[in-house]
Order: sequence, then structure tokens, then C-alpha cells
Amino acid sequence: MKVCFLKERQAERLEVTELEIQSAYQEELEKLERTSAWIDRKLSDLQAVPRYFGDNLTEQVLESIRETARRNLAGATDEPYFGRLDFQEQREGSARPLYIGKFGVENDSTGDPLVIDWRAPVASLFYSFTGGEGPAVYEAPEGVIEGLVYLKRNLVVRKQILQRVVDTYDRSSGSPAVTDEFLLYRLGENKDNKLRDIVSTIQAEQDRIIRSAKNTALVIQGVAGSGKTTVALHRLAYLLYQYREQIRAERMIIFAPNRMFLDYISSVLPELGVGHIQQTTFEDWALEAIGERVTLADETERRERWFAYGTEKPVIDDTAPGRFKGSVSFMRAIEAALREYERTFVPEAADFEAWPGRTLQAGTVREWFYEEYRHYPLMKRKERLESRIKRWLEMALNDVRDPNVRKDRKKKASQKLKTYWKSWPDETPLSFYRSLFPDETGTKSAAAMPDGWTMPAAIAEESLKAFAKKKLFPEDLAPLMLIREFMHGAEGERTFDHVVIDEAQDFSPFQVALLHRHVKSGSFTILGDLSQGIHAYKGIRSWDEFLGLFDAEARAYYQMERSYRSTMEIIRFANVILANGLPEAMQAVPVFRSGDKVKVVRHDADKRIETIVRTIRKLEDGPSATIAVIGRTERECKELHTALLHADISATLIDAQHHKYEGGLSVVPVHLAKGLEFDAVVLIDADDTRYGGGEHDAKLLYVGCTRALHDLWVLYVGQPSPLLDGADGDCAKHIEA
Ligand SMILES: Nc1ncnc2c1ncn2[C@@H]1O[C@H](COP(=O)(O)OP(=O)(O)OP(=O)(O)O)[C@@H](O)[C@H]1O
Repeated sequence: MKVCFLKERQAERLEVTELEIQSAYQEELEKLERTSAWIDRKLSDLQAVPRYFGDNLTEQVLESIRETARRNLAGATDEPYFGRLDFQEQREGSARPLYIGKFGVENDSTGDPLVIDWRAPVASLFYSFTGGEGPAVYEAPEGVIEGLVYLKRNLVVRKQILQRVVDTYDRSSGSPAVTDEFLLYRLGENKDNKLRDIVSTIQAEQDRIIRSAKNTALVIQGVAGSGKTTVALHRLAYLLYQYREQIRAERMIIFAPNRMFLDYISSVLPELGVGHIQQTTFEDWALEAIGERVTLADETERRERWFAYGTEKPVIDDTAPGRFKGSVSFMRAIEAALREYERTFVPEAADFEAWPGRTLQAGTVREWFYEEYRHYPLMKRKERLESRIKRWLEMALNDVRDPNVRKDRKKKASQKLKTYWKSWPDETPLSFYRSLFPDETGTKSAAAMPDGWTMPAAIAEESLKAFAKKKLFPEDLAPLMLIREFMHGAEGERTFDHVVIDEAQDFSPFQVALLHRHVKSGSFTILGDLSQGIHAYKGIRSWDEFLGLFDAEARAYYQMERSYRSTMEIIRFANVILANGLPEAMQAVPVFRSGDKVKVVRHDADKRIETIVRTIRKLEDGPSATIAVIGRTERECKELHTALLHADISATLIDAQHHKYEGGLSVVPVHLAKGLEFDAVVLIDADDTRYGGGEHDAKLLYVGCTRALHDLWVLYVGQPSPLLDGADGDCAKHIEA
């Protein structure tokens, strides 16, 4: 393995001579100078060409080619590439060095690629090649290409300066195995307040998912820190490249759990040169579509209930409102109610008698509605029918010769028509949905659930109370969307080329089934981690709940077991929690990145704040750029935040309303920490009351601990959580404060 730095030019674990290292470095330095000079020159040439805004089609095409080249060159200027792969195709005589970067750059005079886009078929070798003497293959549009890899080299270039050269495979060296050296170097870095791209170190198992075919619903179970979010974002960039003729960025959408998370991931796609992909929460997306004047009910009280501990701890089962209203059986029942509503939509007395002797027969009305217009959504059919009956009336009036009689008939018939329409159903989606809930006042319902179907009384009561105030719960949105689309149809701009659902374990089957109607060819990336399913009152218990929504040949299931975020010690510690609380759960496999042991600190109750403050100060004096103090509930975090202010420590309190993750020091309740990561984590109050044991507590504690990249401190008073039993020796150090 060869490692070379710009400044130190030292080799770590030297297996080659200094001379070789210097010559590799020198070679790359010269190559970089040539490439950068070419890019700079080409970019300034292109920038000198005036932009074309005219009508000539040929000129427009040329301008668009120039614009793409300008964009790629500008993107490639500072860091033209990050990797080199020397590959000899079977039919070629020698190996060619391929430089791989975020943006493809081609020498337009020779047609040779100077830099190959990381998404190009041949670049897949850079990621999939896992060593060995044998041939390597990749799939190109013209078929499978086979050949030999001679060299895999990682290069760090910043602002056109070559900073690091690491050979992770060299066929000519004595031990030609691919090493993790470069990956470990990247993982060891500190993080700021944004998730970053990983193009230079995508791993083979991640690459397989990124490059999966478009028309598949991918369901991915990945342990904490396995790169699910990151992989999903890279997959979008890949799909846009690979299927550029078929899909558009504006027609792709990412659903994430909250706005803070969206802000946290917002840098990755621009870094990959991808813009315009819609990024939202299911709630925001649905509320906008529903359009009725409804808002979401305040969920503070509910959250307090779901995340309470000790004697207040809730029982979570399938009668929890989110589970119940998110179920496929609820969806099927609503569909049945809608079909019944449609079947009885045209009233019994559908004859329209304009005046004695002139009647539009009910049979004709029914035929128009149920036959001719059957392809339209319900309300569209009604609109069409209204216009048609108006036309029918006009024609009937034309047959009346006497103008005075005609005038009189027109007036009376119009009046009658108004009354006629009053006998037709006129529900809004919300009033229809509301009428599915049994009402104790016995008010007549416009719709009803199928026979034998019962709704838990507590759910009906809570829902009706909210509806009366024009409030909805998040779990009402998918049902309401379904009803709305049945009545009015879905707008074209709400049909997507691809849908990503992140933290999908918190989604309901109803939501996924609804989105299925909005995506072409079932093109989905659905990812999450059941062990982090802390919203069990609404989320799924098994991926089969989603997989069952897709045909067997249209879906694929992947597992990601390797965890990249945290050190080996932190992962082992987190695995102990899983083994104690969720013995069936998938254990994470750490990459070989060793750090400090997890510090498990016991302190006295009256020294709680003092111990937390001391730990924070120690961490602030160290290398960590982002630090989180993770507490059990929102209320406890709020109190701690105030106490820290009194101790002159300024931190950001992350609560449910928070829309931006700022970095630095944060105080965050464990259920809101999901999805984020910090260089160091201080998980406080890990006692046997707050994390008493069982699935729910294990998931919360697991989420909390796996947020740490490099350093984890776990503090408690009295007895530690039983979920920590056995966490010692190789992963944890116990300390008395
Ligand atoms: N191949 C890789 N190279 C470098 N870093 C990686 C790689 N894969 C993942 N990471 C890093 O690991 C961390 C975790 O990634 P990410 O947040 O995407 O994981 P996740 O599976 O969504 O996590 P969680 O479910 O715990 O929220 C990030 O810092 C990411 O940059």
C-alpha cells in the first residue's frame, strides 16, 4: 500500500520504497497540473462564447451542449477527480488509467475522456472491485466487459492541490488486496452540520443498491450508520444520469421525517451536481394536495404520551391511531366505502322532468354517468353530467316554438334543475372521511364502512373532536388523499418518476400504497431500520408490510449490515443494547475503525448537572466539532438547556419545531436525534427508570448511542439501564464520577 501526503510525504505502513512513493506522487502531480490547466483553459474558452437565446433549433442544441460542458467543467475545476483505476480490457494490449470524478470531462478534440463521471458504467469497477488476481467485469450498454485491474488509487485534491495519494490495490505489489485505508481516513474525519457525499469511498454493497434498475421498488433494511440516506441520495444522482432520457429531476421526490432532517441532507445533491429534486415531508406534501382549510393538530401531548417512561409508559399495539389508520385493512375498508358511494351516487329518482311531457330518463342519466364517463373521477363525472343536462335542456327548449312559452319554461326548468341537483350527493373529501367515523349523535352518514368493520371507540372520539376544529392527525392524511383522488383525481404534477422514502420504518403501509399510485413503474427506494422504529405507534413491524404491496417481480429487498458512522467500540456497545432488548434485530458489523471505549459514568443525583457540564467542557476542549447531549424527553431537555445556560454553556435546544440543525453543541431528546450524527455524544440519564428495558426503550437507547461518530459518554444515576448489561470489556469503560 502506498500513502503519500503533500506536506509530509510520509508513508504509513511502508511496503514500498520511498522512491516509488515519490514517483507515484510526482506522476499524479504532473497529471493533475495538465488536467487542471486543460479544464481552466476550456472553461474560459466556453465562457467567452456568448450565450445563445435565439429561435434557431440547431443553435439551441449547440448552446445546450456548451452549457452542460460549462457546468461540468466548473464542477470539476477544484477537485477534478478522486480516483484512478488502471484497467486493461480483454481485447486491449495494455492497461489504461481511468480518472474518476464527480463530473465527466471529455477532450472534445480527441473524444478521449479526461475524467469519467462516477456514474458511468466503467466507473462501477472502481467501487465493485474487491481485489484478487482474477478478471473484473462491468456491465456496459454493449454487454459485459471483462478485463484486469492493475491499480486502484484514491486521490485527495482540494482547490487543485494534490493532498493525498493512497493506493488501495496494486497488482504489482506483493499483497494485492483492496484495503480500507482510504475509507478509514475519511470516516475518521469530523463532521459539520450537513451530511456529505461519499463518491470517493462508496462501498461495493452500497454501489449495488445505487446502481439498481429503475423500475423496481427497492426496500432496504440497514443498520444505523450503514449509509442508507447517503446511498439513496447517490442513487437519485445515478438514476438521473443513467436514465436521462426518461426521467427528470423535478419529477423525483424525497420524503423525509421532518424539516430539520431535510435541511441536514440538503447539501448532498448539490454536491453531486443535482438540483431541483423535490424534498419534503409526507405531511407537507399531503396538506398541500388536500387543499381544504385544515391544519395538523398539535401533537405535543401525544408525543409526551408515546415517549413517556416508568409507570406512564404506553402500551403500543395495533389499536394505536397511527397503526390503525395506517393499515391496509383501513385502506381497503375506505375503498369499499368509496365504491359503495359511487354505486349509489346517482339518486334513485334520477329522472329530470323539465316540464310535463319532457323528461330526461333516469336510465339515460345513469348510462352517461356510469358508462360514458366511467373513466373520470367521481366529481368530474358529475361536472360533465351537469353540462350535458344543461345542453339537453337547451335543445329541448329549442323545440319550443312560442318565445313566451319558451321563456317561461326556461325559467321554471332552471329552477327545477337547481332542486334536482340538491338531491345529489355533494360531499367534500373531508366530509366524506368524517362520515366514516361513527357519530354518537346519530347524524345521518354520507358514507359507511363495510359491514362487520369496527372502529375503536377511542379513535373515533379523538378523530371527531379534531375534525370539528378542522384539525387532522398525520395518520389522517393518507386516507384523505385517497378519498380526494377518488373524487377529483390526482394532478399530473403529482406523478413521479421516482420516489425515495427515508426513515421508512415510520411510514405506514397506507402511505406507501398511496404513493404507489403516484409513481411511474413502481420506481421506489424505501429505506429504514426496524431497530430504530421508535415511532412504533404508527410505523411498521416488518418490511413484509411494504413488500406485500408490490408484485414479487417488481420489488427487491436488500440488507446493509456494515456500519460506517461510528467506531468499532461504539458499534459493539450499541449491539449489546440490541441483544438485550431486541434479540431478533440485525446486529451491525463495524468497519475496522478503533477509537476510545465508551465511557459509562455513574454519578450522584445531586451532581447531575455538574457531571454533564464537566463532560461537555472536556469534549469542547477536544477535537469534536459537533457534540450532542441526548436526553430522554423534550421536557427534560428543555430543563437541561436552561441549566446549561446558567452554567455559561450555550447550546442549541432541538425540539419538534426546530427546522435547522446548526452544528456545534446541541441538546436533543433522543426521539428527535434520529437521522442525525455528531462527533461526540453525551447520552444522559441512562438509568433503569428512563430506559427500563423492552423493545421501545432498546430502540431509543440504540438510536441515541449510534448518533456518535467518535466518542460516546453514557451517564446515569443509581442503577444503569438493564439494556447495558454486559457492555464492558472490549467496548466500554465504567467510571465513578
Ligand atoms: N461508503 C462510505 N464512505 C464514507 N462515509 C460513509 C460511507 N457510507 C456511509 N458513510 C458515512 O456514514 C454516516 C452515516 O450515513 P447515513 O446517515 O447515510 O446512514 P444511515 O444508514 O442513514 O444512518 P441512520 O439510520 O443511523 O440515520 C455518514 O456520515 C456517511 O457520510
